[in-house]
Amino acid sequence: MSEPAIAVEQLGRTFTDRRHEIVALRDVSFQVGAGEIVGLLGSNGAGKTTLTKILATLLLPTTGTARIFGHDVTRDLREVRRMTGVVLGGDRGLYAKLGGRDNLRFFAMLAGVGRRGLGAKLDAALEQVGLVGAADRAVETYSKGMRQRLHIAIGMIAEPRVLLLDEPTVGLDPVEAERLRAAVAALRDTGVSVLLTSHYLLDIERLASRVIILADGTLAADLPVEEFARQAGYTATVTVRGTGSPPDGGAVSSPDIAVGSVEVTEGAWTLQLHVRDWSVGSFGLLEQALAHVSVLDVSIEPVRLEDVYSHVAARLANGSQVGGPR
Ligand SMILES: Nc1ncnc2c1ncn2[C@@H]1O[C@H](COP(=O)(O)OP(=O)(O)OP(=O)(O)O)[C@@H](O)[C@H]1O
Repeated sequence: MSEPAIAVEQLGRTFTDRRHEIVALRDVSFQVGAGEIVGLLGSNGAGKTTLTKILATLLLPTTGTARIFGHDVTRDLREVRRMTGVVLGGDRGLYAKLGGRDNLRFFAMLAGVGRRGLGAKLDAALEQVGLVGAADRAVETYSKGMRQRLHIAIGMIAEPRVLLLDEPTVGLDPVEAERLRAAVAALRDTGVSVLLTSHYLLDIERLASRVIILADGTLAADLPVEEFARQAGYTATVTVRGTGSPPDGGAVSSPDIAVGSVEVTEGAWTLQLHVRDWSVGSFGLLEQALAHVSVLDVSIEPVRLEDVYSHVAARLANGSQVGGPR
């Protein structure tokens, strides 16, 4: 089997803050395959940044090991840094008066990218993140999203095989966020592996094939995205609105359908149903329950990862297991 892009084994990190010990990571083990995008989720303080910094060689682990394509992050710094691009959140470090291309050239040279063929590499990176048209404009005229895409180009200019991306779409409007996701997807398509930390589940939904969840520094789950999506216990929400008397929600209840809520206000009602699985039986029950009421409209919305994460976070807070680590 080929070497995993990221291999983390029983990784731990403890901080000592005055006389208190803070365990930021405890016994964390997982792998990311070559060309895979894995989403890293967890509430504030769960240990995501600590993990990312250890992988980026910016922080030492207290216990355990982490390897990038077989290279140890504490011993093989040069190889790990050559193979790993890091884009930490926030808009910092760009030279506002310089153009995007000049910023990129500067960081490329800092990263040790040779002068030979540099122009073509800059062009390719700018093209990949959709900044060719703005390459010679001062960065101070860039939107937040353009700056964030420039950060990604900087993270990629030394052609790393692994990219650590922390909150890439934070603060971006939906159009810019979508452009940024497209840039990350394009990188994945060239075989780059990505560990993507995001509080925006849309990023995870669009890009990742697997999800890792940290809770209080431990690995609480390591699941394919589809399995993560099933953790809410339902696959879609059906909302039915009508007038007059509401339907009998209980009549629709079945192993496949659960009643989320029934609200009645001034002669109108809204029934929300959570559908675990669509079957002929569930359609039949719905039809029967709605046959004798006046329906205005019906909408079906697939479950959003945001809703799933709320369920998962609540279960983790209760100490329950969520799809075990692999
Ligand atoms: N330099 C430090 N000194 C002391 N404690 C720290 C230090 N860095 C992190 N911690 C603690 O380690 C724990 C994990 O922090 P970390 O920043 O990794 O979490 P996170 O999941 O990235 O959170 P967020 O989503 O808020 O960025 C927290 O309790 C934090 O307070």
